[in-house]
Amino acid sequence: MTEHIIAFPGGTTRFCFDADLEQLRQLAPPEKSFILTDENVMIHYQRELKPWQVITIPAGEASKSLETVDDVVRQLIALDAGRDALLVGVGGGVVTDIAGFVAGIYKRGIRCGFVPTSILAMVDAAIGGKNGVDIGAFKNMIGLVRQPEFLLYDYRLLQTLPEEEWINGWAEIIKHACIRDEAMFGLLEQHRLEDFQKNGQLLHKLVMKNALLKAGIVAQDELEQGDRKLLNFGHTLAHAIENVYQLPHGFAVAIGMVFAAKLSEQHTGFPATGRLVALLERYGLPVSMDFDKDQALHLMQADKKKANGLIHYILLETLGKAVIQPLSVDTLRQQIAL
Ligand SMILES: O=C(O)C(=O)C[C@@H](O)[C@H](O)[C@H](O)COP(=O)(O)O
Repeated sequence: MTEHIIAFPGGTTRFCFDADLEQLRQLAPPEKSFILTDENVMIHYQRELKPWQVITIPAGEASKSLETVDDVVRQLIALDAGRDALLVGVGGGVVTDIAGFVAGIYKRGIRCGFVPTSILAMVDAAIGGKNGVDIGAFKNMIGLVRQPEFLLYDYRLLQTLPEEEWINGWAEIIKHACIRDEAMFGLLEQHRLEDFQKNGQLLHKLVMKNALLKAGIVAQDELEQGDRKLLNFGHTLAHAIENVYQLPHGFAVAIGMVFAAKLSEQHTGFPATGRLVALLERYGLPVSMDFDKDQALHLMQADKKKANGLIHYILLETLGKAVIQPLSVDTLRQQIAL
């Protein structure tokens, strides 16, 4: 196991990379801890989770709702979970979001930890403390920022991850490379997904690099006043199409990154849209789709990065260097019409 302790302004998280689910007993003693997971994880890992009291939610983005939060809180009450309880989210981004959010509000806050079981959760969703739920088509409209006590990475859990979920998570890895790490972009260009699926060390290094890259940004700007916004590269459009068209999050982000790269060409002279498109396609991600442009613009106006009527869009100057560019809705309307 490789351990990294990261101190965020709001709390410290212990990152346990290359660990074993068996070690969860030490981090979350079954007498005081409750597991939140989803039906897919339960199909594969019910036996491993047997020592704990388990709350199971349906798998999928539709569960990222206030109804699910209400249901989980009621189950915690029924299980007599006290303020000293620890809630552990074992699953992908939806599960870790619900677990973190419920832990933040149940009895005004209990401790939480995560065992991410998807690539997307390992490199992004479970890190940095953003937890929340959607309101209809509006993504992550209600939530809080609160750090988990620990993250346990057991890469064997990825053995049961469907191929589409691997691809889904890769969008956030490519996003990290675009905004902060040109060398990682180059590494990804030299490989294919199956190289990482077959080579445990290669995968471990990539997951750890991405998790620490994100944690480093969040440690500097936990409440998203500055550089944390860069992690939103591709997300402004993604959030406007994801729930409407029921796209996997990473697929929507991939389409959003290409849109942002084209915007970047005009505003920063970004020269590498072609390389980005080629890399996304190399990892099986979509790079465009037909969508209702008026509806997308309407939803984009609810973006959390909007201030004084301008959307603080994340653009690229070069591969590895992102910038925040305030843009009017009219500018976005022109680009989206192309
Ligand atoms: O953690 C962050 O900050 C991010 O922006 C990472 C994103 O990949 C992630 O999807 C995040 O939840 C989006 O945040 P939001 O504030 O735009 O809802």
